[in-house]
Amino acid sequence: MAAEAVKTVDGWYCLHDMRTIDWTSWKMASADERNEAIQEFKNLLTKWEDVEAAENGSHVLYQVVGQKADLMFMFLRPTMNELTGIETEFNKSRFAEFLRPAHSYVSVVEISQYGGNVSADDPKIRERLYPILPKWEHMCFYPMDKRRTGDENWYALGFKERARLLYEHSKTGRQYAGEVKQIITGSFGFDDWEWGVTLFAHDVLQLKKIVYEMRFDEVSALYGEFGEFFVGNHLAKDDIDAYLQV
Ligand code: VOV
Repeated sequence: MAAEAVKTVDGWYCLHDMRTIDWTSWKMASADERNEAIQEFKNLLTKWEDVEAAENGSHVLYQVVGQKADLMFMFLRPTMNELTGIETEFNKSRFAEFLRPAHSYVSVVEISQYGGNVSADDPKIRERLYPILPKWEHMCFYPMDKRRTGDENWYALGFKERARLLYEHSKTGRQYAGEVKQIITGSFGFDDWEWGVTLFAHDVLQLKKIVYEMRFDEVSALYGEFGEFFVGNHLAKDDIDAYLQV
């Protein structure tokens, strides 16, 4: 008999957008061109801040460590169309002329109902489905799958067993309350992996500790498959001028 799919409640749509700066062409641009590009970019950030203040979405910007990208945006919006709207507007901006695509990931904020029925009317649940993203010092993003090979097939496990495994998982997670904030987004049908995992921390070492510790949770040890990791440092709007100074 087929195992039963868990019901999920889904919130805002999510785009992770990573870009690499073409520093050579940035340096070749005139000071005026650079200033205009920066100003226009900051205006866009202000516009997105207004959306966030009205609680119609949220966003963050991080500086990626390492060569996978330079900038990592995460956008949350009520519709997929608004995500393409953001992308298109940004791509048309002057600053984007100096950026190369590095990576992107499309998903939707998700809560699965393993622990019983979850109501989108519950204010606590609403806060998780429509989160205002924390502007903590560090962020980490990676996609993941649940394994489906041989005896380790998550999708052939019964509901109760999956609920038990995730309950154990949540106990590990709760030990990091206040240290690590997680946003789990589902990406079945949207992108190449099944979930996106976004973690925020004040202390970057807590990111390593939680991911390492969870490797030993039965659910991650037996069923977790992981994609590429991106880690970054928060980039505030007020620090953009200094960052782009050449
Ligand atoms: C920061 C702490 C933390 C906490 C408290 C936490 C709790 C919980 C709860 C209560 C639940 C179940 C209900 C729901 O909310 O969906 C989940 C669910 C999930 N998690 Fe989690 N998780 C955390 C953190 C956390 C991390 C660090 C990871 C990555 C795992 C790793 O090995 O790298 C993760 C993954 C997931 C996933 C992919 C799901 C969905 C599984 C599915 O099959 O649907 N998660 N998670």
